[in-house]
Amino acid sequence: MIKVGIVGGTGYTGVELLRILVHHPETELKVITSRSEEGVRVDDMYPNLRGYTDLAFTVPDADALGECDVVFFATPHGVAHALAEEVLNSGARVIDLSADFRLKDVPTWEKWYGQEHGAPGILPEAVYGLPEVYRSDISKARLVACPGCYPTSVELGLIPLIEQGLIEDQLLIADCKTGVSGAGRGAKVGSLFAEAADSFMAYGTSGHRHLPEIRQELKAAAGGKDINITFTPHLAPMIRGILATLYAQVPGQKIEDLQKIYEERYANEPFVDVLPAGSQPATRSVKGSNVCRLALHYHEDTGQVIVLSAIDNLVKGSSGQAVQCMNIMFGLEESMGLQHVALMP
Ligand SMILES: NC(=O)C1=CN([C@@H]2O[C@H](COP(=O)(O)OP(=O)(O)OC[C@H]3O[C@@H](n4cnc5c(N)ncnc54)[C@H](OP(=O)(O)O)[C@@H]3O)[C@@H](O)[C@H]2O)C=CC1
Ligand SMILES: CC(=O)N[C@@H](CCC(=O)OP(=O)(O)O)C(=O)O
Repeated sequence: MIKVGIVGGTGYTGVELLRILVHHPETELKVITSRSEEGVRVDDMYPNLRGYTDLAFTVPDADALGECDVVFFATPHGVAHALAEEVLNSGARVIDLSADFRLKDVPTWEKWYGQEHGAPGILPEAVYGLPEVYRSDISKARLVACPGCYPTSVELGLIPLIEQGLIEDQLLIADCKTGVSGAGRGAKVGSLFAEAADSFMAYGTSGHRHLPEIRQELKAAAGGKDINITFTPHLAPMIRGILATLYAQVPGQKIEDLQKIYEERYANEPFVDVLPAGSQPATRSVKGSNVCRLALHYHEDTGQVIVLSAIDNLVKGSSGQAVQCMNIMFGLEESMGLQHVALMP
């Protein structure tokens, strides 16, 4: 059995990791941390887990974490910087759900996250945890940096066009909508029921920290050529889910050919579902599941392709993708413990 530790077990991604891992046949949860809930039983705080775990929260301790085979960091930015190296030195592998190791360029990270990079020494070995692109590197990694939720939806939606060289000098548009759980479990005015439940708004319009991450990965898909993209996130009155509406100009194409590009690119991917062209993937069709649902629309008169990309931010956008990476790192069946049918409605 793989011994698992979770740092940040009371947050939304931490408890989603728990929901997935209590059904995973090859893992045993050993440590789950919370500084504010030390000593509280996990199932007292999350009654949906009654009968599945008798663990209690403990404060983060590098020695206890180092006895695990793998440690997930489901924590705010900066926490994995402080602890990951010590945990790695104890022989455990690290899967970080935060943004601490996603950006390869330290000054870029410091600019967007507004703090000093706390672990530049181990950054070069971090592998970006998008299995559809980096599966082979993930299988050999000690340190995996899970992609952000928005970047997962945007990158899976645009990479097939970019890899085909169909995106020449142009400004791509990523118009993305997310639910309130994306902001985490901490109390914030913007997450209050009266603020978010009956409203719809854009935010981060002057620049969101996921933009450099999206640019880094689209550039890699383009073989090192800069890809220009504008990204606007929106907060929608829902709890979970992301719908990315992606616009590109690809004149002179046929929808059948574009569809074929996507179907072939993702033919062997267990968690990317290319719907028939013209479909409308809804966030509820992926709620609770690790699947990204994509659909293409093409306007022959303008040459505009619209790619719709739907994920659950807490599953394919974070905890599910993290477990997918763990399965790859430990040589397990990639979909082990992740074959959830979406929750309806
Ligand atoms: N929510 C989402 O949709 C997504 C989130 N992410 C990323 O995953 C990470 C976790 O997000 P989320 O679950 O939403 O966050 P939450 O705010 O819901 O939870 C944060 C967790 O981290 C713990 N924590 C906070 N500060 C520290 C610290 N200094 N040291 C140790 N533990 C700490 C908290 O417990 P306590 O304070 O009791 O120790 C809590 O359990 C973030 O980096 C986020 O950006 C990534 C993709 C999607
Ligand atoms: C609604 C809301 O606030 N969403 C978050 C989503 C990002 C997130 O969860 O952070 P990661 O970088 O770790 O993926 C935001 O825009 O910051």
